[in-house]
Amino acid sequence: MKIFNKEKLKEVDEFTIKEQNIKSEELMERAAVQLFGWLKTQLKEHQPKINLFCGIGNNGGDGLALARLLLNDGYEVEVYIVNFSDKRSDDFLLNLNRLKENKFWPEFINENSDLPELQQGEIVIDAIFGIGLNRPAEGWVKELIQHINQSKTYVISVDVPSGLYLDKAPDDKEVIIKAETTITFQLPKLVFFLPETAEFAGRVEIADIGLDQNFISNTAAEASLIQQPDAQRLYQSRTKFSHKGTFGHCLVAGGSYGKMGSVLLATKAALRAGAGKVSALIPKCGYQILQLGIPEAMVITAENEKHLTNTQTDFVPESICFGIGAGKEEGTKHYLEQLMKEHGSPMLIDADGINILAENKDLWKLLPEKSILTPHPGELRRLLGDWEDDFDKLEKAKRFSLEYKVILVIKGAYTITIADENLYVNSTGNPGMATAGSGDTLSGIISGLVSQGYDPGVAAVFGVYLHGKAGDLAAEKLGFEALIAEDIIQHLGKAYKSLFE
Ligand SMILES: NC(=O)C1=CN([C@@H]2O[C@H](COP(=O)(O)OP(=O)(O)OC[C@H]3O[C@@H](n4cnc5c(N)ncnc54)[C@H](OP(=O)(O)O)[C@@H]3O)[C@@H](O)[C@H]2O)[C@@H](O)CC1
Ligand SMILES: [K+]
Repeated sequence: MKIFNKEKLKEVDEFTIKEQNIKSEELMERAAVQLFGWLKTQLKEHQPKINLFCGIGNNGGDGLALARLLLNDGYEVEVYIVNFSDKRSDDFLLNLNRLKENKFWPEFINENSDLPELQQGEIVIDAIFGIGLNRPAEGWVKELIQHINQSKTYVISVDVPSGLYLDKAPDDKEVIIKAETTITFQLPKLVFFLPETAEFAGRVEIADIGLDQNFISNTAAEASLIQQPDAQRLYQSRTKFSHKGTFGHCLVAGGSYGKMGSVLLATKAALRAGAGKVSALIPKCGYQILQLGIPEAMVITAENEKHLTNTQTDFVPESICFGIGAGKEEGTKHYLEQLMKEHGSPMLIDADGINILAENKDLWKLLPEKSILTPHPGELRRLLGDWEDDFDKLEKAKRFSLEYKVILVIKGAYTITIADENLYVNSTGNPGMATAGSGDTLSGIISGLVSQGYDPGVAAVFGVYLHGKAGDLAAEKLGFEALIAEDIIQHLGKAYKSLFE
């Protein structure tokens, strides 16, 4: 699903109005109908008091149209107009008049008003600012936002949590509504998925308001949200006549004394992801661990007892996963250098592989084109240096990806993959996956996909989705706390099957 920026969101609205020959108020009515339908479904027979806070632009207009639908259906509704300006939009005014025609008079609040009382168990609908926000809220509007955030109500934001910019980092986090749920119109917004701002949106619901599909399909987006239908399209089916050679040979090179479990996990994950054959290449001390831990894999040992050193293999792997649990010994660095020079095709580099690269910038030019780097935030910082905010981070990461022609998988609650200047935001995964070895399984999965012939960019996006989905399925059974990396591997098969359910 595409993620548009503010300008494109406005364009799709305008295009839809023209193409469908409708008035803008019609689009607003569709938005309100979607909001109403969602609320009614969630509330069932409950009738909590609903406090609607409406700004004076079209976001406020959405709120007023919703108020009319709720009142007509018998809900207890209080409507507050947050009267921060006299530049009211036409559709706001139209919906204000419709409310008055229904004999309902909202309460206008301004700098002289008392802050409304909000009780636990009530609902707040936040329709103060939408995508039209262009500066931080100030004075009494800021106080009102803080008052709503401090209340014990359930807060639902219309389109965007009020106060959150779509295209830049917040300058003051105290002036943003912290929603439990955000119901956004048709297209998700990037800020809902970035580490510094995701908390404001809470759970994100996407409401279809019939925006023009052709416009959406034909307009380039710099970011996409990867959900089940998108992942399904990436899947490559197998024929009856395939054999293990068809799915490639994956080499997992890593491990050091005390960190052999990581290689074991990645090796298992590569096999479960569907690699035809997997060889683990490890220092000598890991031989028995690997052979006993995963009989389906082959094991090659380096000369050294405790860390990886230059080692030749008698086969050419279709994919290489380098670096997990590897440490940063000089010999290990030389081995990475040798691999990058000799192995012309893309490699996945993770963990200490990334740390070695961060400390040896002279190696960057050796990175095979389309290699995949899978840093967690700490590793990314070591690689790129500091960043000011999430937008700055993404810019720096994009530049790095472009300059070295590599794919970056930025791990987080919503992992973002950068490939060919595009951002792919993953939608699967859960807090239970913040557990030791989770990243090793991800590297194994992606490498297993590359060995089967998936293009590295596709393997990264698809692998991240599958990894998160396997984690979600595991968490359904085990809960967050008890989930360990092995459970993610155990649920990979179900994650594949869920693509078609
Ligand atoms: N277009 C469509 O067809 C559809 C749109 N829809 C809905 O419209 C929403 C966008 O509406 P919108 O463009 O009217 O802007 P909105 O967010 O309501 O802000 C209002 C005005 O506030 C002002 N302002 C900004 N920052 C400020 C600040 N800090 N403090 C004080 N004032 C500030 C600023 O005006 P300014 O004062 O800068 O001239 C701005 O114009 C969108 O999110 C969705 O909910 C849906 O109905 C579907 C169909
Ligand atoms: K809002």
